[in-house]
Amino acid sequence: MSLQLPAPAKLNLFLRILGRRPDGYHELQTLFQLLDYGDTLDFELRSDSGLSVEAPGVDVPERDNLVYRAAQLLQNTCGTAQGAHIRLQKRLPAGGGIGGGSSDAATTLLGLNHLWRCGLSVDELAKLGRQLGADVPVFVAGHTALAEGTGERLVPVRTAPCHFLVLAPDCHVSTAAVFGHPGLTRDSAAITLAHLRDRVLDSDWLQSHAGNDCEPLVEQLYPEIQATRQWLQQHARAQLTGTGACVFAAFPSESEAQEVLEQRPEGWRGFIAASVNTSPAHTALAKLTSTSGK
Ligand SMILES: C[C@@](CO)(OP(=O)(O)O)[C@H](O)COP(=O)(O)OP(=O)(O)OC[C@H]1O[C@@H](n2ccc(N)nc2=O)[C@H](O)[C@@H]1O
Ligand SMILES: Nc1ncnc2c1ncn2[C@@H]1O[C@H](COP(=O)(O)OP(=O)(O)O)[C@@H](O)[C@H]1O
Repeated sequence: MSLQLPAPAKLNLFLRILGRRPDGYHELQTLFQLLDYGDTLDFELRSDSGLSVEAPGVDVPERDNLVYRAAQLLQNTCGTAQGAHIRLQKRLPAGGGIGGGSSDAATTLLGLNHLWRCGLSVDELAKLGRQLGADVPVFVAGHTALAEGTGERLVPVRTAPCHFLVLAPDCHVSTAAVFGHPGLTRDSAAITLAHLRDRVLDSDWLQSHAGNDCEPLVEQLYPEIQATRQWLQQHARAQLTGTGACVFAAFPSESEAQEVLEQRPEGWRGFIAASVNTSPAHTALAKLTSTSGK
């Protein structure tokens, strides 16, 4: 039996850092915008209980790959004797602040829960996902969402449709290094989010809440990120996502985003993605379960 599922990217449309907790983690408020662009995972049941991950282009040992770690965590939690071979087609730049590794882990939890018939709920899978990374729960939950805490308290929202141009400077930002830096701003005031549950956030709301507390520090540490954002800023309001390295801007249509992408300096990597409110991984799984009559 086999299964193919997408692992979408996310953008942080805003990111506020409220303070540092005694365990060293930071209290955040953010808006995770899911995209229709990402990696692809192929799952195949093995005849034994082994796990194997084929991930060309991913620069980590097999057992450190978040796909492998997610599969192992689910296998141990469910106590299943089934194994799997997983092929990861990587499109998302690693360490880009677009959640590639976290999304791969979330899609692995969702895919293997289905294939192995573990029967865990989305909430149970999201809790497991937290052990793998702060950004995993939102991808498991599968909805564009406001988030508080370290990303685990989610308030699902909808955003008006738009297209994002994402540029990926050729550098890798360590999330741990940014959060450990003494120069990081950590004192933003909290805003009230709970009343926004299931609301549509229009472009005025998004404009007035835009901003990323990591941006000044990251741009100081990585001048190439600042140069990329300043270039994009000539065309539309441009911002850092997560702890970087990617920067993005929103456009009303795909053709406007495409026009700017085509003007980028030679050698710069980038892509265009549409905003989505439901994760393409969930859409694909829902289709599977409806066609298999379950
Ligand atoms: C801040 C965000 C916003 O999306 O940045 P990006 O990773 O997307 O750039 C994420 O929540 C990151 O999530 P993720 O990349 O999964 O982080 P983790 O692996 O859990 O944590 C990496 C390290 O960053 C620090 N960390 C992370 C999240 C947080 N709220 N406070 C922290 O201090 C911790 O030192 C931790 O050891
Ligand atoms: N499947 C994977 N894809 C990408 N990176 C992975 C994966 N598994 C483990 N990693 C490690 O996680 C780090 C962060 O990856 P990623 O999630 O892409 O970044 P970010 O959190 O900035 O969006 C990578 O630099 C890499 O060392």
